[in-house]
Amino acid sequence: MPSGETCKKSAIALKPLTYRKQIFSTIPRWLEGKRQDDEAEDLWRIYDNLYDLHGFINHHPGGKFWLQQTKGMDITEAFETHHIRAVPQALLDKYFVRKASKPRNYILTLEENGFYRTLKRRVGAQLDEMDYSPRRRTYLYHLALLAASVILSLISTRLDSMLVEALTGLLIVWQAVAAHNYFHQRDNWQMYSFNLTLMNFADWRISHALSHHIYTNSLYDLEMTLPEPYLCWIPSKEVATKTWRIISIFLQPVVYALLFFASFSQRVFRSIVNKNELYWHDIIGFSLPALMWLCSPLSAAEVLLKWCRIIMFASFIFSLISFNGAHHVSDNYHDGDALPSQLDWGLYQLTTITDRSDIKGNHFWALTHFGDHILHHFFPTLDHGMLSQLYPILQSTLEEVNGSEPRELSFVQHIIEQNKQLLRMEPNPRGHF
Ligand code: HEM
Repeated sequence: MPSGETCKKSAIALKPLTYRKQIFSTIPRWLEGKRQDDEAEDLWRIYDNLYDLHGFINHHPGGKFWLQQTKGMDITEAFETHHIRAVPQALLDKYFVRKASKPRNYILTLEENGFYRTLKRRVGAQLDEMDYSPRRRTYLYHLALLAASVILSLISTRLDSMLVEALTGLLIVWQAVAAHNYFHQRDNWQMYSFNLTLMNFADWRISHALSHHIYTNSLYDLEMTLPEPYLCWIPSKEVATKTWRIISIFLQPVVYALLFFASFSQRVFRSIVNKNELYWHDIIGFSLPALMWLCSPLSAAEVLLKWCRIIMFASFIFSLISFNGAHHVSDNYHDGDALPSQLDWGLYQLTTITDRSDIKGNHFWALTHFGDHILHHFFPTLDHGMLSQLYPILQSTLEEVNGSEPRELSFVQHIIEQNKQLLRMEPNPRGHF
C-alpha cells in the first residue's frame, strides 16, 4: 500500500493532500479532502477571489452538477478551461464576496499573458470562423456506435462466439469514449450512454474532468491514484517497491479486465457500509443485459454470464486505450519529477501529455481513442472533431514561448513507455521547458 511522505505531498501544491491520508483513494474522499485543502469557506474560489454562486447553480448553462460538486473549492483552472468565451468572466462580478485571506494552494499559474491564456484568447478569437460541421459527424459516430453496441449485444445471444462478444465489448468502449466527448459539455443525453460500461459519467466528471484534467499526473490526479496499489506510476520507492512494480507489469491484464466490475462493486460496497455513492442512472449499465434477456431464448444465468464476458472484454480494451493513450510516457512529468522552470498551467500540461501520432487527423479514431489529447486538455468542452483545427494556433503560440513542438508517439511506443513508467522508481531530474 502506498505510504510515506512522497505519497502525501504534491509538488504542485503547498499543503499535504488530505485525501491521501486515508489508505484508499476514493472520489468522495478526494472531494472532501480538496474542500479542506482549498479552504474556500463554503464559497467558490477563482484566483484570489471568493464568490457566492449558490443563486447561480440552477442557472449555470453548463448544468448544476459542476457547481454543486465544487462548493467550498478552488475552481480557478476548471473555470478557465471550461469557458473559452468571455461571458462567464463578465458574469462573475455579480457574485463576488471578498478577497481570500490565504494564498492559493496550487502553484501553477494562469497569468493573463502567459502561455495558456494567450492560447485561449487566440482560440476564442477564432471560434466564430471555425468549421462546426464535425460536430454533426461526432453526433452520428456516437449514435451509430451506440446502436451497433445494442445490435451486436443482441446478436451475441444468438451466436455462441467469443469473437462476437469481444467485438461487442469493443463497440461498447468506442461509444463510451465518444460519450466522454459529451460529458465534458453541458448536460445532454449522450453522456448517459457512458454508463453502459458500468462506470458512471458523473463520477468521471469528477475523477476525470475536475481531477485528472486539471492536476494531470500529480497526486491530485485521481486517474493516477485510484489504480494504486495495483498500478503505480509515481516514480518513488515509497509508492511501490521494485518487486511490486515488476509484479504489476504481469498483473496488468487482470487489472484491465476487472476495472469496470471493480469500480462498480466498490461503489456498491461503500454505499452499503458507508454513504450512498450510487446514482439513479447507474441502472443504465444493466439495460443491455436486460434487453439481451428479453430478446433471446437464453436463460437469465446464461445471459448474465455472456454479458459479464462482454464487460470484461470492454474493460480490458478501455484500459488498454486509456492507460496507454497519452500520460504515462516515462519522459512525461509525474509528481516528484523536476517541475518545468515555467509554471504556466498550459506548459505544465504539455509536460504531462504525449499525443498519439498514429491517429492524428482522423476524426473517428481521435474521438474513440482520446486523440488530440493536448488540445482536448486545453479545451475540453470543444467537440473532439473540431480540435484538429487548432493545431496551427497551438504550434505558433508554443513557438513564441519556447520554440518547442508538442510531443507524439505511436500506440505501440505508448505501451512500451507506460510499462517503463510502471518500473521507474527514480524521479526525473530534468524538467521540460
Ligand atoms: C467548476 C467550475 C465550472 C465548470 C466545470 C463549468 C463548466 C461548464 C460547462 C461544461 C459549460 C458548457 C460548455 C459547452 O457545452 O460548450 C459551461 C457553460 C457556461 N458556464 Fe460554466 N462552469 C463552471 C463555473 C462557472 C462559473 C463560476 C460561471 C459564471 C459565474 C459559469 C458560467 C457559464 C456560462 C455563462 C456558460 C455558457 C457560455 C459558455 O459556454 O461560455 N460557469 N460551464
